[in-house]
Amino acid sequence: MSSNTNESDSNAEVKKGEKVSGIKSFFAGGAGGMCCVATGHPLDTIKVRLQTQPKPGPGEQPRYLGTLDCAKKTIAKEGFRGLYKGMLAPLAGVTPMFAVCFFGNDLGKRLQIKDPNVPLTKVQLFLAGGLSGVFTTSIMVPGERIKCLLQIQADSHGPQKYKGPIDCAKQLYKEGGIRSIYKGTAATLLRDVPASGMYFMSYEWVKELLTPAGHSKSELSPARVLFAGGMAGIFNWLVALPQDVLKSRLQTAPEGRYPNGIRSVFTELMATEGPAALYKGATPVLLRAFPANAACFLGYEVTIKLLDMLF
Ligand SMILES: CC(=O)O[C@H](CC(=O)[O-])C[N+](C)(C)C
Repeated sequence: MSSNTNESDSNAEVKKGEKVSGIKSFFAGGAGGMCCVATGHPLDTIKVRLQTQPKPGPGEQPRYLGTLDCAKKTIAKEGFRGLYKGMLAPLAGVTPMFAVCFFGNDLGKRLQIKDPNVPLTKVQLFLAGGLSGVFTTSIMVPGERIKCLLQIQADSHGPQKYKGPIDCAKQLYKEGGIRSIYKGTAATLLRDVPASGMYFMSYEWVKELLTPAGHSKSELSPARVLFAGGMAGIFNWLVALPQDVLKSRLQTAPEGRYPNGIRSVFTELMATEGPAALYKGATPVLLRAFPANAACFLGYEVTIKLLDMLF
């Protein structure tokens, strides 16, 4: 399932001077991102609602008891459409973000190749993925800020402040300028640099484990690519989840609530809810991570193949 079916190592697509593969990675990454959003958004909505639900008062029940309860209540109140709330923003933001992400990973690999016949080490694969996390942050932050605000607004009682993603972006800009749109940048970097490193490194690693002796990773069946992609999603989120909780809280908090950004969120969270709160939403995150990223990597590999056939 790769562009270079007769190459056997992870560097096959990134030999120095192969400019086309960078462009192909960009477009194939975008296609992968669309597959990821379409497959994973319902569970993402549940994740954000669980992560941001208000702390119950003494003797009160939490609004949602868990993933299933949140899914049931959302469907009962808003129909299935409720699970797809705020999907336009990530589709518009995630497609270019994944394009840049896969391109950045490719670039990170190319920059480290000294000999095209020597495969990159796991650490080098991690660093290449980490570079992609730096690249994607500027695209990721506004999309995530708008998505989280829309996801929790639908969950709140009373009048809805934002009519949709564009209205939300306009209002944020009016209220706090570009700073407000980019609220959560440090938290996103803290999340995505290590998580992206893990994501791309573990994808190559699991593919390697699934490749029978004497065969090439590029010959893997779609089922194995799906499995490797799904596992990459799981590893990504095992690393990303604590920072993601802090980011979601920061990005959905009223202006001025956390004067020192992610540090203030962390201090408050530790004092009021303890370390376990850093793993809030773990069930929907991990339930989403596998299928969404399996679809993403398969979408990526299939698009690369199509592009190879076309060009
Ligand atoms: C946080 C995030 O977007 O993670 C991506 C996987 C997913 O489940 O959406 C991976 N990556 C950060 C590398 C784009």
